[in-house]
Amino acid sequence: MLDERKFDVQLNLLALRVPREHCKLVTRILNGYLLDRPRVKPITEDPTSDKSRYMLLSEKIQNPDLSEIPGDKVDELKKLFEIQVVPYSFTLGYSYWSADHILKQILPPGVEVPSSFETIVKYFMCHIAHLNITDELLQHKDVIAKVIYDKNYPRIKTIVNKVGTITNEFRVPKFEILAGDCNMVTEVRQYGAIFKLDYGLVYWNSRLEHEHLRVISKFQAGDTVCDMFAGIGPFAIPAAQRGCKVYANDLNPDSIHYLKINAEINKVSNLVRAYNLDARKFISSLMEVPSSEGCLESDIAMLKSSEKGEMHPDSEKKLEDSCATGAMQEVANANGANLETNEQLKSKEEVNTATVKRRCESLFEENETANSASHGVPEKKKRGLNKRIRDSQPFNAKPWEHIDHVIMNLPASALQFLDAFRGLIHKKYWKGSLPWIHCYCFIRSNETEDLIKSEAETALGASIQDPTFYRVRDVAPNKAMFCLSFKLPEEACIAGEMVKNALHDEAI
Ligand SMILES: C[S@@+](CC[C@H](N)C(=O)[O-])C[C@H]1O[C@@H](n2cnc3c(N)ncnc32)[C@H](O)[C@@H]1O
Repeated sequence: MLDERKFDVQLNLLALRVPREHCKLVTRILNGYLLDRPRVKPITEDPTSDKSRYMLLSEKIQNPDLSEIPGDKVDELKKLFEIQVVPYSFTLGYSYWSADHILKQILPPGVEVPSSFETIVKYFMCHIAHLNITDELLQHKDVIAKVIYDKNYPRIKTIVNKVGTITNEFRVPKFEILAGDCNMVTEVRQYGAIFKLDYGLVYWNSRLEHEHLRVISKFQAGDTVCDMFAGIGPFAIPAAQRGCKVYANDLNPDSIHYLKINAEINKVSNLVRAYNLDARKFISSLMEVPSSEGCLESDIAMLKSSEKGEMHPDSEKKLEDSCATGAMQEVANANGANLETNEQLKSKEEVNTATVKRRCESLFEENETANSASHGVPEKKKRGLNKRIRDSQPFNAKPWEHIDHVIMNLPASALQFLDAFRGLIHKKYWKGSLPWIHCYCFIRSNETEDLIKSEAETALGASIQDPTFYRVRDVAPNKAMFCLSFKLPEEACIAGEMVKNALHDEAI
């Protein structure tokens, strides 16, 4: 229990009684000699007369004869009015002091005060502050939470603390609620998109905002993007907002539930297909070539799985959409996205991420401008095109024919999932160049990029040309998260049947 009176500090000051009309001038004359405390005004009501005010003198002025103030200033005052000095006392209480000031007094000397916390900024409803309380502070967790809650309410309505390390496959931390509301459903805003989520049920990390943006800035309107570990959609939704066709998958049914809500909220449902499967099964089903033209066998396979509870119910509607032909061809051709080299991809990223620094909120519009310019598509025309794609067209679902980008953000094990690409692509049906893979991983200080590359190559069963490693963030003193990007090597993915055909062709 926190005794708030413990923080009371009584200030015994002197005040000048000043006629109201002279207050402004006296403020100027006594510059440096008036009370200077944050959030406390040095002018207050005179309880004896409404014709004058009290001007509170600095704590360093203790003599009622004002001998601590230079004589010329006092003379100036005397010319204006008859000087009257009165004692003035008041208390700075718990509500006055900052969380940092209070916690420094409560916590044992020498411990680090947890003044910074990851804030989940709620857009409309509650706000959540996520604390990571260290072992040495655990015994003080309740008082820490109370102070942070008191000092940030109503901006923050729930204070949670992460308990233990994350062990579950959905990468969702366990939280204990330390103060405030138990409701963990919240909304966050990233680069103009809104994401609804239950912080207790799905993965979310506000620190990845820049990374989501960096990767998405490589995409063009009309690109087909496949997100194997999509979470609630921080890659998928903004990619769709750029006009990409997105296949988004996550094993956590709650993530997919919110991903669909987020596609709705951000008005991109027509460009996002959501799947609730294991990533390997997802990518292999997606790339299955249909037995008959016009209908997607993989969707049928997934629909069958959904009957076994593996897929979210509203996929049926998506299946109908998938059988309708969309008019995306034109957009894809206009972008010429299949011809990029790693260098080109990198320079596009630099152009686009620089834009973020200027104005994050309107990021996408600005990036569209940069991309339009680089591809010779007039900006207005391109925006109109994106809007049309977003607003109306279901996309032509033929992922076995072409995918531009695959995102694999499960750093602890995504590299191992690369084996899913072995023999995946049926070259007979594939159009254009092979997809870019953006695969996340951790690299420890005793590991090298070459080691990671060879791990990826072993999983793929092929060698990777010109990989790029982007350092996303440090997650521990000796461990950093990286994004490994590369073009899927051809020998990793040609389906056996195609290799046979190719050999046959050669023989002829
Ligand atoms: C690190 S989170 C990334 C989420 C999101 N892409 C982001 O950037 O915030 C990894 C996600 O992979 C999902 N996941 C874990 N194992 C999976 C698997 N075998 N197949 C598909 N998704 C999986 C988790 O549920 C989690 O949402």
